[in-house]
Amino acid sequence: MATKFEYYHVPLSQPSRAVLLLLKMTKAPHNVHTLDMLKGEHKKPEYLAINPFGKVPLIVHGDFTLTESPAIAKYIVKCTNREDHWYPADVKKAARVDEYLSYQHTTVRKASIAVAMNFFLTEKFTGKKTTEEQKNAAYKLLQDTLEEFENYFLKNGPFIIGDKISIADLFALSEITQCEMSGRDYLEKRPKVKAWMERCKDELKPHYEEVFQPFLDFCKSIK
Ligand SMILES: N[C@@H](CCC(=O)N[C@@H](CS)C(=O)NCC(=O)O)C(=O)O
Repeated sequence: MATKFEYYHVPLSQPSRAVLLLLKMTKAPHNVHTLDMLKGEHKKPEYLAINPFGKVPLIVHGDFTLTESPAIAKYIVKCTNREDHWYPADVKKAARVDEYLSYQHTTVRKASIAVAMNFFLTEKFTGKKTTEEQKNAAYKLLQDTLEEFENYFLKNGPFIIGDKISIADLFALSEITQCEMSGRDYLEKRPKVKAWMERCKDELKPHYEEVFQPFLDFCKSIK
Protein backbone atom coordinates (compact mmCIF):
# COMPACT_ATOMS: atom_id res chain seq x y z
CA MET A 1 0.00 0.00 0.00
CA ALA A 2 1.24 3.49 -0.87
CA THR A 3 2.59 5.54 2.04
CA LYS A 4 0.00 8.10 3.09
CA PHE A 5 0.77 11.81 3.25
CA GLU A 6 0.38 13.12 6.80
CA TYR A 7 -0.88 16.62 6.18
CA TYR A 8 -0.70 19.37 8.85
CA HIS A 9 -2.77 22.43 8.13
CA VAL A 10 -4.95 25.28 9.36
CA PRO A 11 -8.26 25.99 7.55
CA LEU A 12 -7.67 29.77 7.91
CA SER A 13 -4.35 29.50 6.07
CA GLN A 14 -4.28 30.24 2.33
CA PRO A 15 -1.48 27.80 1.31
CA SER A 16 -3.02 25.14 3.58
CA ARG A 17 -6.29 25.27 1.67
CA ALA A 18 -4.50 25.13 -1.70
CA VAL A 19 -2.56 22.00 -0.78
CA LEU A 20 -5.57 20.28 0.82
CA LEU A 21 -7.53 20.85 -2.39
CA LEU A 22 -4.70 19.30 -4.38
CA LEU A 23 -4.58 16.24 -2.10
CA LYS A 24 -8.30 15.75 -2.60
CA MET A 25 -8.33 16.47 -6.34
CA THR A 26 -5.46 14.06 -7.01
CA LYS A 27 -6.99 11.46 -4.65
CA ALA A 28 -3.62 11.22 -2.94
CA PRO A 29 -3.94 8.96 0.12
CA HIS A 30 -3.60 11.23 3.13
CA ASN A 31 -4.46 11.85 6.77
CA VAL A 32 -5.34 15.38 7.81
CA HIS A 33 -4.04 16.94 11.05
CA THR A 34 -5.86 20.21 11.73
CA LEU A 35 -4.18 22.77 14.00
CA ASP A 36 -5.96 25.67 15.70
CA MET A 37 -3.79 28.65 14.91
CA LEU A 38 -5.88 31.05 16.98
CA LYS A 39 -5.00 28.85 20.01
CA GLY A 40 -1.32 28.77 19.00
CA GLU A 41 -1.20 25.02 18.34
CA HIS A 42 1.37 25.60 15.57
CA LYS A 43 3.85 26.86 18.20
CA LYS A 44 3.41 23.96 20.64
CA PRO A 45 6.52 21.79 21.26
CA GLU A 46 4.94 18.70 19.70
CA TYR A 47 4.44 20.54 16.40
CA LEU A 48 7.77 22.40 16.56
CA ALA A 49 9.43 19.00 16.90
CA ILE A 50 8.30 18.15 13.35
CA ASN A 51 8.35 21.69 11.93
CA PRO A 52 10.82 24.02 13.66
CA PHE A 53 9.45 26.96 11.60
CA GLY A 54 6.13 26.64 13.45
CA LYS A 55 4.22 27.24 10.21
CA VAL A 56 1.67 25.46 8.08
CA PRO A 57 1.28 23.65 5.79
CA LEU A 58 3.60 20.71 6.36
CA ILE A 59 3.72 17.24 4.93
CA VAL A 60 5.26 14.08 6.34
CA HIS A 61 5.61 11.22 3.88
CA GLY A 62 7.20 8.19 5.50
CA ASP A 63 10.56 9.43 6.78
CA PHE A 64 10.44 12.53 4.55
CA THR A 65 9.24 15.86 5.95
CA LEU A 66 8.64 18.88 3.72
CA THR A 67 7.78 22.53 4.41
CA GLU A 68 6.95 25.33 1.90
CA SER A 69 3.65 24.92 0.13
CA PRO A 70 4.80 25.22 -3.52
CA ALA A 71 7.44 22.53 -2.89
CA ILE A 72 4.84 20.38 -1.13
CA ALA A 73 2.36 20.76 -4.00
CA LYS A 74 4.92 19.82 -6.67
CA TYR A 75 6.05 16.83 -4.58
CA ILE A 76 2.47 15.56 -4.25
CA VAL A 77 1.92 15.86 -8.02
CA LYS A 78 5.17 14.04 -8.78
CA CYS A 79 4.44 11.29 -6.25
CA THR A 80 0.88 10.71 -7.37
CA ASN A 81 1.71 11.11 -11.06
CA ARG A 82 -1.93 11.77 -11.91
CA GLU A 83 -3.37 14.26 -14.38
CA ASP A 84 -0.44 16.09 -15.85
CA HIS A 85 -2.15 19.48 -15.90
CA TRP A 86 -1.62 20.17 -12.16
CA TYR A 87 2.13 20.64 -12.74
CA PRO A 88 2.76 19.79 -16.39
CA ALA A 89 5.69 17.80 -17.74
CA ASP A 90 5.79 20.33 -20.61
CA VAL A 91 8.72 22.62 -19.76
CA LYS A 92 7.04 25.86 -20.80
CA LYS A 93 3.76 25.10 -19.04
CA ALA A 94 5.62 24.14 -15.86
CA ALA A 95 7.58 27.39 -16.15
CA ARG A 96 4.27 29.30 -16.30
CA VAL A 97 3.20 27.60 -13.05
CA ASP A 98 6.56 28.46 -11.47
CA GLU A 99 6.29 32.02 -12.74
CA TYR A 100 3.04 32.53 -10.84
CA LEU A 101 4.29 30.74 -7.71
CA SER A 102 7.40 32.93 -7.65
CA TYR A 103 5.38 36.07 -8.37
CA GLN A 104 2.73 35.56 -5.73
CA HIS A 105 4.82 35.85 -2.53
CA THR A 106 5.51 39.57 -2.86
CA THR A 107 2.26 40.48 -4.63
CA VAL A 108 -0.98 38.49 -4.32
CA ARG A 109 0.03 36.87 -1.03
CA LYS A 110 1.40 40.15 0.32
CA ALA A 111 -1.93 41.85 -0.45
CA SER A 112 -4.06 39.04 0.98
CA ILE A 113 -2.00 39.03 4.18
CA ALA A 114 -2.32 42.83 4.44
CA VAL A 115 -6.11 42.55 4.14
CA ALA A 116 -6.39 39.64 6.61
CA MET A 117 -4.14 41.39 9.15
CA ASN A 118 -5.69 44.86 8.91
CA PHE A 119 -9.30 43.73 8.77
CA PHE A 120 -9.15 40.99 11.39
CA LEU A 121 -5.99 39.22 12.54
CA THR A 122 -4.00 42.11 14.05
CA GLU A 123 -6.82 42.95 16.41
CA LYS A 124 -7.41 39.27 17.19
CA PHE A 125 -3.75 38.58 17.99
CA THR A 126 -2.67 41.88 19.59
CA GLY A 127 -5.91 43.49 20.76
CA LYS A 128 -4.85 46.66 18.86
CA LYS A 129 -7.47 48.21 16.59
CA THR A 130 -6.41 49.06 13.04
CA THR A 131 -7.39 52.45 11.63
CA GLU A 132 -9.60 53.08 8.58
CA GLU A 133 -6.47 54.45 6.83
CA GLN A 134 -4.65 51.17 7.41
CA LYS A 135 -7.63 49.19 6.18
CA ASN A 136 -7.98 51.37 3.09
CA ALA A 137 -4.26 51.12 2.31
CA ALA A 138 -4.44 47.28 2.46
CA TYR A 139 -7.57 47.33 0.32
CA LYS A 140 -5.93 49.57 -2.29
CA LEU A 141 -2.89 47.29 -2.40
CA LEU A 142 -5.27 44.38 -3.05
CA GLN A 143 -7.12 46.21 -5.82
CA ASP A 144 -3.89 47.27 -7.57
CA THR A 145 -2.53 43.74 -7.26
CA LEU A 146 -5.69 42.13 -8.63
CA GLU A 147 -5.55 44.43 -11.64
CA GLU A 148 -1.94 43.45 -12.31
CA PHE A 149 -2.69 39.75 -11.74
CA GLU A 150 -5.62 39.87 -14.13
CA ASN A 151 -3.73 41.73 -16.86
CA TYR A 152 -0.79 39.37 -16.83
CA PHE A 153 -1.88 35.96 -15.54
CA LEU A 154 -5.41 35.75 -16.90
CA LYS A 155 -4.44 36.75 -20.43
CA ASN A 156 -3.44 33.23 -21.58
CA GLY A 157 -6.85 31.59 -21.45
CA PRO A 158 -9.41 30.36 -18.93
CA PHE A 159 -6.71 29.37 -16.41
CA ILE A 160 -3.25 30.68 -15.52
CA ILE A 161 -1.31 28.30 -17.79
CA GLY A 162 -3.96 28.29 -20.51
CA ASP A 163 -6.68 25.69 -21.04
CA LYS A 164 -6.24 23.62 -17.90
CA ILE A 165 -6.32 24.26 -14.19
CA SER A 166 -2.98 23.88 -12.39
CA ILE A 167 -1.53 24.29 -8.92
CA ALA A 168 -0.96 27.97 -9.79
CA ASP A 169 -4.75 28.47 -9.88
CA LEU A 170 -5.16 26.64 -6.56
CA PHE A 171 -2.70 28.96 -4.83
CA ALA A 172 -4.10 32.12 -6.44
CA LEU A 173 -7.69 31.15 -5.67
CA SER A 174 -6.87 30.48 -2.05
CA GLU A 175 -4.90 33.70 -1.55
CA ILE A 176 -7.56 35.87 -3.17
CA THR A 177 -10.40 34.20 -1.26
CA GLN A 178 -8.60 35.19 1.97
CA CYS A 179 -9.88 38.70 1.23
CA GLU A 180 -13.36 37.57 2.30
CA MET A 181 -12.00 38.62 5.69
CA SER A 182 -12.43 42.23 4.55
CA GLY A 183 -16.23 41.84 4.58
CA ARG A 184 -16.17 44.02 1.43
CA ASP A 185 -17.19 43.24 -2.15
CA TYR A 186 -13.55 43.14 -3.18
CA LEU A 187 -14.26 41.70 -6.67
CA GLU A 188 -16.80 44.36 -7.59
CA LYS A 189 -14.40 46.04 -10.04
CA ARG A 190 -12.70 42.85 -11.17
CA PRO A 191 -15.25 40.80 -13.17
CA LYS A 192 -12.48 38.92 -14.98
CA VAL A 193 -11.00 37.70 -11.70
CA LYS A 194 -14.49 36.85 -10.46
CA ALA A 195 -15.26 34.80 -13.61
CA TRP A 196 -11.91 32.97 -13.34
CA MET A 197 -12.65 32.16 -9.67
CA GLU A 198 -16.05 30.74 -10.64
CA ARG A 199 -14.38 28.60 -13.34
CA CYS A 200 -11.91 27.27 -10.77
CA LYS A 201 -14.71 26.47 -8.30
CA ASP A 202 -16.54 24.52 -11.04
CA GLU A 203 -13.40 22.51 -11.83
CA LEU A 204 -12.82 21.80 -8.15
CA LYS A 205 -16.27 20.41 -7.36
CA PRO A 206 -17.09 18.94 -4.87
CA HIS A 207 -13.84 19.52 -3.00
CA TYR A 208 -13.91 23.32 -3.20
CA GLU A 209 -16.88 23.40 -0.80
CA GLU A 210 -15.35 20.81 1.54
CA VAL A 211 -12.12 22.74 1.86
CA PHE A 212 -13.33 26.34 1.68
CA GLN A 213 -16.66 26.25 3.51
CA PRO A 214 -15.20 26.22 7.05
CA PHE A 215 -13.15 29.29 6.12
CA LEU A 216 -16.07 31.07 4.44
CA ASP A 217 -18.30 30.35 7.46
CA PHE A 218 -15.63 31.77 9.71
CA CYS A 219 -15.47 34.96 7.61
CA LYS A 220 -19.25 35.36 7.92
CA SER A 221 -18.99 34.94 11.69
CA ILE A 222 -16.52 37.84 12.05
CA LYS A 223 -18.46 40.35 9.91
N1 LIG B 1 6.30 30.19 2.55
C1 LIG B 1 5.47 29.35 3.40
C2 LIG B 1 4.57 30.27 4.22
C3 LIG B 1 3.87 29.53 5.30
C4 LIG B 1 3.16 30.49 6.22
O1 LIG B 1 3.56 31.64 6.42
N2 LIG B 1 2.07 30.00 6.80
C5 LIG B 1 1.34 30.81 7.73
C6 LIG B 1 -0.15 30.55 7.58
S1 LIG B 1 -0.73 31.08 6.03
C7 LIG B 1 1.78 30.43 9.12
O2 LIG B 1 1.96 29.27 9.40
N3 LIG B 1 1.92 31.42 10.00
C8 LIG B 1 2.26 31.22 11.35
C9 LIG B 1 3.45 32.00 11.77
O3 LIG B 1 4.11 32.61 10.92
O4 LIG B 1 3.71 32.00 12.97
C10 LIG B 1 4.63 28.39 2.55
O5 LIG B 1 4.30 28.76 1.41
O6 LIG B 1 4.31 27.29 3.02
